[in-house]
Amino acid sequence: MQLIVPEALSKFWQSLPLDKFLQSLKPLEELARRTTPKQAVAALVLAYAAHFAVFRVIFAPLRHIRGPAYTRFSNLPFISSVKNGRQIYDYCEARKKYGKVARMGANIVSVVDPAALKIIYNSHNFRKGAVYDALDWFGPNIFSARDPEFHKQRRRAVYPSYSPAAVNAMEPVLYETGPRALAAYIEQYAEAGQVFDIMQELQLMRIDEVGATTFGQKFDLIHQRTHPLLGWVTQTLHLGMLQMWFPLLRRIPVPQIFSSHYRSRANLRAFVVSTIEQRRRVMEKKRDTLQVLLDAQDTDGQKLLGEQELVSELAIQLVVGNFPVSLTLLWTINQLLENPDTLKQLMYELDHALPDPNNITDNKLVHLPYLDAVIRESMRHRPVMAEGLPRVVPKGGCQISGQFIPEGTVVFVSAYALHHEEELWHDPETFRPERWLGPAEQVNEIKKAYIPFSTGVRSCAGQRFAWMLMRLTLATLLRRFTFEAMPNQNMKPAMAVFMVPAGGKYMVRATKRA
Ligand code: HEM
Repeated sequence: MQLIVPEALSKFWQSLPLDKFLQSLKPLEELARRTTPKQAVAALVLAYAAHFAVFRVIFAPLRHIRGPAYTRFSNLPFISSVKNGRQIYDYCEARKKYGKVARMGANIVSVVDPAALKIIYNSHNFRKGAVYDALDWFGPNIFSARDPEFHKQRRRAVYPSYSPAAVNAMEPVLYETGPRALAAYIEQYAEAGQVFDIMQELQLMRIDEVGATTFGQKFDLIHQRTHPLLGWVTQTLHLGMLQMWFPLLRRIPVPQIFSSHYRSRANLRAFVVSTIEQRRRVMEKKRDTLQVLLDAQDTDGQKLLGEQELVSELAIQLVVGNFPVSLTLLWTINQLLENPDTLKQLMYELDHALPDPNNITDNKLVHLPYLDAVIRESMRHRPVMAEGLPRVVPKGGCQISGQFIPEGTVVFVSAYALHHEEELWHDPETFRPERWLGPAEQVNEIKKAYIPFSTGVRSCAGQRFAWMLMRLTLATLLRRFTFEAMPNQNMKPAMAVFMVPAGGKYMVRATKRA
């Protein structure tokens, strides 16, 4: 036996056509001899690219999901579309061409189907995607949290600041700092007959409101027009985005290159820390978010938020409830000015409900059906958080709208694409508040495809707040002024994190009402 095996092996070995094989390699040997190192490197790169492409196209887990051809190779075209602010149109086009589920990148899928909302957003199974790291400025917070347990714990501390009692308590200070101050400022434009950018005014007003209701401070941007905080927040946001795209920057900071960004982040932190310290020193308790967070305790009397957590939660308030409100107001005013009959009807309702334009409270507005329908329709037609909010498919994958989506895929339903879906909405491109005033069953049906505040376990915590702010501001402005939009403005929606007009402003003239 010992002899037979080597003998058989040797016979087998001799029977192999090795000489022929070596002969066939001669041309390659010749090629290698003539190849320069540069050519060799290029060949290697090409071979890798070919292997990569073949892998992506033939073996990619998402190969069965239809989408534009480029999506098979890379996420880069998707990133470029986001950078140019046109992704919402890409989602709509992909829906028309490829169906409810369409591939937008190598591992990115857009879904335009109300039935998918429950699956993606109703539980913590689908966690927020890596893009939220951009908002982890001073550690994770209620908005950016990806871990469900962490989110639940943070919710206990932060949600009381959005409760009906907290929102009602803040109404007087909100009204004074926000709509009333803005109306007084616009009066000066009206008296001078001066055209102004109402987008900017609404933004400044909203930051003043955040100053008063979150930090208990008077920023007074409406009059001062600027505050260093604006630059600090913008640069901190940019730094967060850089760190999201290049995670190594989180571990190895390079203050030499991004010095002003790091300085802005340090300044923002110092501002929040000193605000907390000042508040701890004064005995009087205010009714603002800072106080709610300072007082937040667990059932056993332990503080729920330490110093670092407080800083993280307070700083993010400068973005989260800020731009969405001012931009929704902007789009609502824009749609009203483009639809004079709707504006007339709303003014009629407001004039009757509010005989005294100086005495406006939310309880006089909360039951006005047309005001409600106008704001609701504005958030359908121009949902400012129009982007699909990305979630990661959990282990084992899932079935969405009849398609299997493998684990690790980033999926989302874009509010813009869903709100403009022809199969769900009658005449979706038209701004028509009346669609919200139809029979209850009809309204309940369209609500299933309505997600301006998202839906499920991570939907907007500040909805009540937002509604109150929007009602008070619209009612105050429309009771006091008539507005006229300047012609030829570029109001096409574009995405810059939020939905903004492509022209970047909205110039109007105000006239004081008698
Ligand atoms: C019209 C105004 C607003 C709109 C359209 C809006 C929309 C949204 C949306 C779509 C989300 C989900 C984000 C995601 O999943 O990535 C969200 C979350 C959130 N919003 Fe709003 N928002 C508005 C106003 C506000 C205001 C005024 C506040 C605070 C005062 C606020 C606080 C929050 C918070 C804390 C979250 C995170 C909730 C969580 O993850 O548990 N929002 N908002």
